[in-house]
Amino acid sequence: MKLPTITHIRAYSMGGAAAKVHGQGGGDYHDQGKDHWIDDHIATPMSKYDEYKQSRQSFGINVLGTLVVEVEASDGTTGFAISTAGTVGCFIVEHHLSRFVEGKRVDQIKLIHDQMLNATQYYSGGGGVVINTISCVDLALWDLYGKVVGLPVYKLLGGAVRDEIHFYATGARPDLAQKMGFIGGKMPTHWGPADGDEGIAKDIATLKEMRERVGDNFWLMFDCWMSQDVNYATKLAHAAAPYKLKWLEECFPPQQIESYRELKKNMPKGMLMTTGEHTGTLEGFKELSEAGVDILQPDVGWCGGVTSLCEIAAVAKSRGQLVVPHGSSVYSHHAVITFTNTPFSEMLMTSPHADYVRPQFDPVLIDEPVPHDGVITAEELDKPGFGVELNRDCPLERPFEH
Ligand SMILES: C[C@H](O)[C@H](O)[C@@H](O)[C@@H](O)C(=O)O
Ligand SMILES: [Mg+2]
Repeated sequence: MKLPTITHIRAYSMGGAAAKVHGQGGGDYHDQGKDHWIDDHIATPMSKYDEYKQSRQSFGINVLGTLVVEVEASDGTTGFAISTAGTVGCFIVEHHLSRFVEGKRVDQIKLIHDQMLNATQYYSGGGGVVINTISCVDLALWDLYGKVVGLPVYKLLGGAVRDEIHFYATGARPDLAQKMGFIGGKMPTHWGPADGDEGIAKDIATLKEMRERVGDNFWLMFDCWMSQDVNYATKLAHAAAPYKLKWLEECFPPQQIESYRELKKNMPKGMLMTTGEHTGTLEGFKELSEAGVDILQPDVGWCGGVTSLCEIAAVAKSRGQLVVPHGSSVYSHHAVITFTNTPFSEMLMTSPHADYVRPQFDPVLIDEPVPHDGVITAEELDKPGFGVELNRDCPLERPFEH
């Protein structure tokens, strides 16, 4: 089969600080409107500053906005993907990464991936918006390849190892998630070290309340979004043990490997320690794996794309650990259904009160699949590429051209 070449790559942004329109959701799913659970007094590394305690948007969690990367092949087929990188990502795609993409065949994804990673090494720092941007290009290339050959990405990766994906839900209402068929509920913590033991007591009170509502067998987890220190995390873990907390997530920033290593030793037996959504390099995941992280949680839009996610899954597998990607919708579903060490996955509830299932990247992806009764089947993924189309009614801008 003679494969076409890639003739064009284009980058668009939506939302973010540079846009005129905010609260659009999309790839930067923290860019939501007012009165949304995802921006309601959630503990972060900025919570020690009173002025930034109530809202993560107040310190800029949504400044980047959505990046859309579109790639076009010589036979006219187009593929695309979205991530969190906005205008900054558009600049990197149009003025730097485009030279590694245009002119290559649609199947040369790994070659392009290696060139993008190495060419940006001098300014990427191995993570953040540069790796988000590379991830978005990688995802768009997989989408294009699938659409050219007429196969879903998961079949290009070697096929499903299970017929369906079961999900836990991340949001403010695990009790409602249980009613919607999810296998567990992950809540954000709302307090941190600056609040001392009183903060621990308040989050534990929420955990206790939810445990009483959901009964003993429904998973409950805390997501700490890099907000803690080892002492606070240790005390929170032990205070949560009587309420069967399943895991404590992302207590520290990604580079604090030693903190993770120490916390793992301090954790109550049986409680899991998880992290990874803000880690952007294979080496970073190797370090977390060796520090004893029980579940690695890369975000496929932030860790280097499907190409990197497959490598990270192998690192986890080599040590008998799980890889359960941070909620990233179809881009994650197509990969995890091919991983033997991903027994379940995350659905991030982007409905304002976490009381109904809304597509995570709504409104940017047309036909974005969502779990029904907590499940997505392999059959639902059986469409070329990632099986979604770009909603061109969204307020997309192309700030740069090359
Ligand atoms: C709920 C958390 O604070 C984040 O907003 C969420 O995106 C991420 O940490 C997650 O694990 O879903
Ligand atoms: Mg998290």
